[in-house]
Amino acid sequence: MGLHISLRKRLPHFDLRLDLGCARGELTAIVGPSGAGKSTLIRLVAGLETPDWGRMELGARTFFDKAAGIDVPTRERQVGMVFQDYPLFSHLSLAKNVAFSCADQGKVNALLARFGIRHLAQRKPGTVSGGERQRAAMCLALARDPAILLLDEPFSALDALTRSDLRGELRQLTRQLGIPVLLVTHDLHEAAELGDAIFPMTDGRHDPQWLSDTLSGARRASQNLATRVCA
Ligand SMILES: Nc1ncnc2c1ncn2[C@@H]1O[C@H](COP(=O)(O)OP(=O)(O)OP(=O)(O)O)[C@@H](O)[C@H]1O
Repeated sequence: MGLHISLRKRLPHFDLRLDLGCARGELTAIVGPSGAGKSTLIRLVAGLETPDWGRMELGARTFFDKAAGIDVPTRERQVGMVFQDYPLFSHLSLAKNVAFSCADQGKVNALLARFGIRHLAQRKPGTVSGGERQRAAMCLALARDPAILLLDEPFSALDALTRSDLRGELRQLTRQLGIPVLLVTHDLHEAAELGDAIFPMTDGRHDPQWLSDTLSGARRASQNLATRVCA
């Protein structure tokens, strides 16, 4: 009873044609080259763009059904979204930013604690690090009790240590929340570490061959590098 998507959308350079499922409590990592349509897929699921044809269902709920004329607006889809450099309100503290999507102060504090930024609750976004801002963005997305979590390169601007911490947190959260999570990432290590399933795509289509080619290219490059390491 997870997420099921079957959709088509005409884009300037190709048609997006995707069939994708993601079970509750699982994370599907969407990988592929630049311009493959990964962010467009996320925007379609969020309701920020409209497919030309298809259906999107989450359990018994239908978000979108072209044939039946159903197109549930974004605010009613219960999506939690985090993308790179998520915009927080600069004049509000981190706690007030999170409270914007949840009136329950106890829950806001628990989320801030979970993501290790409880001590920064009263600080404004401009006075904390990029990693701390992304943690606040995750709290904001989760405070809404989302039915699905959509993450578009949420960690890509962060240093390796912060990325690794946040990945660990996300892995635990996905299991605990029991909701489907779609994660767009350029980082195949991240996809391998977090993905219960990997969904490679190129030019708007599912393309497992791209992943095999990329992995064998990377193997060749690392062998090539190994032969040239100074003694
Ligand atoms: N606002 C737009 N106007 C016109 N074309 C767009 C727009 N946004 C995306 N596209 C085109 O749609 C296609 C898919 O773009 P999309 O951003 O979904 O790819 P992506 O896989 O997320 O790329 P990246 O990894 O670089 O973020 C690309 O060919 C892109 O040029």
